[in-house]
Amino acid sequence: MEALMDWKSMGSLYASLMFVRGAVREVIPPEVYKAAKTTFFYFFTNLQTKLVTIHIHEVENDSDNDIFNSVRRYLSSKCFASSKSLRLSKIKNSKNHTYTMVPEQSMVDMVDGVKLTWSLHSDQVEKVSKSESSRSFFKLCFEEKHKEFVDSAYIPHIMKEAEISKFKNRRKKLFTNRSGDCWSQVCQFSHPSTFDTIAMDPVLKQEIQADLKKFVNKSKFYTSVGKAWKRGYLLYGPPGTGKTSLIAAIANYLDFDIYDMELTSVKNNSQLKRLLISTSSKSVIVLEDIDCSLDLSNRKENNNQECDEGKMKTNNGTSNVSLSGILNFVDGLWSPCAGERLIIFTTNHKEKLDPALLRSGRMDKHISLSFCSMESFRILAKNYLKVEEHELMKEVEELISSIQVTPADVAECFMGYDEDPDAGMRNVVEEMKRRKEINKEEEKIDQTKKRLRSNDKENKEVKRLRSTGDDPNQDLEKIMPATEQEEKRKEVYEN
Ligand SMILES: Nc1ncnc2c1ncn2[C@@H]1O[C@H](COP(=O)(O)OP(=O)(O)OP(=O)(O)O)[C@@H](O)[C@H]1O
Repeated sequence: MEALMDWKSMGSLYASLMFVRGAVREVIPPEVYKAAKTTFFYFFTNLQTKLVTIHIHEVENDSDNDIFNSVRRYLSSKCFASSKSLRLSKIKNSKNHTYTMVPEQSMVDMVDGVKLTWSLHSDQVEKVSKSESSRSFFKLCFEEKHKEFVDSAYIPHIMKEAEISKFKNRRKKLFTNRSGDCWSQVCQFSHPSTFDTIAMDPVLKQEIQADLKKFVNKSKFYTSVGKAWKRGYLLYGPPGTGKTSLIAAIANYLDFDIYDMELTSVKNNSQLKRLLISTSSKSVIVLEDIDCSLDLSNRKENNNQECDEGKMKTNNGTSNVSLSGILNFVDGLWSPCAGERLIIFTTNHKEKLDPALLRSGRMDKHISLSFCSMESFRILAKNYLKVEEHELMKEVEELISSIQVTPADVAECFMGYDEDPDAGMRNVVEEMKRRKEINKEEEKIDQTKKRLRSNDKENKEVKRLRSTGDDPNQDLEKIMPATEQEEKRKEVYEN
């Protein structure tokens, strides 16, 4: 009976509490109610274990708080799994949509066995130019014993993760300096070339990917040895072998922006330096066809000019950028710029470049792109025609070893045949045969020319010997083989 009474009184106490709660909710504004509820919650949980709470406000001293933005970004990748109420948005120039927490929601982040409870709140509503706006802040709650971990490991971890997520979510940009002495964004960089679509030696491909990965993960190393965090690549090979395509594949692989440097638009070394300093981190700086932009060959010859005038004219005579300006650029004298940069030079004529430019430390990796091999052909056939095996492959293999076709030539033959791969294969074989015939013709012409040149040389020699009174027959032995000597002797006496 007594127990029954106890249950009854507990029931009525609960009902009274619910009534009071309902009444309070009616009377108190919702923001105040939520704030009181949160304080109540923290008060009781703080009683059980010693908890610490960190407040991270959106605005500090009238400026944006970077840590707030990093936390928001960091939690956006976690809150989808754990929160019941979320905000969904897609910000301009970002690749993906993102979820964020809504005010008065909390979520738990477990890191290395430490429980970290996050909640989002709104500051009191402010009047900002007619419209009402509120500012948010995060509360991070954890046990006091984890204070050191939070400060030295967790917060840096959040900053790093947020940076990675920001970087992944942005769109790559393409800049050029063609319009003057500063960079202008041409467009979003969306070149479709990737390491999967590039036709080149698979071993070299892997080597480049590994080198790039190593480079971007070596921030601490570059700082510890006092070097600018940059790497230089030289891509060389005949036109149409994929130098530009490889640059695009590299930018896509690293998710870097591209700065396409037009050297002929740069007036002098100072302008070159200014342009470099204004490039952003995580970028690829490209100088295409470097041998055509500046006369960078034969430094010894040009050295005097450089010393006297401190400049070197471009081929079209409009730029005063010197070789030393270029060397400083590649050496990373502009290293006060933080962050990693990849500098890529391309040329069709490596032999024309000054050795000073090519030495390692400036051009760390020399990548040769050449004519289409069978391996490259297979990659192109797979990409353009979705063909892996074909009855004409054998014929292609024989033809490709006897002629020089570039990947661009093969790609051109495949264009438009994606729906009829057999016709695409026939087209490329016909083109290769045609080139083989042309090569044969050209070889014949070359041989004839060579013979004519040597006949001419021999006739001149015979004439010279006659004019000096020597016996041409004796000297013929020195200048031609025995069979030809006989014919020549006849010719000499007939004349
Ligand atoms: N190795 C390759 N793999 C895949 N496609 C290629 C390759 N090489 C060339 N192509 C194709 O040929 C076109 C031209 O190639 P690309 O501009 O990359 O050559 P390049 O070596 O930079 O030539 P140039 O020296 O004339 O600038 C590309 O758009 C691409 O379709």
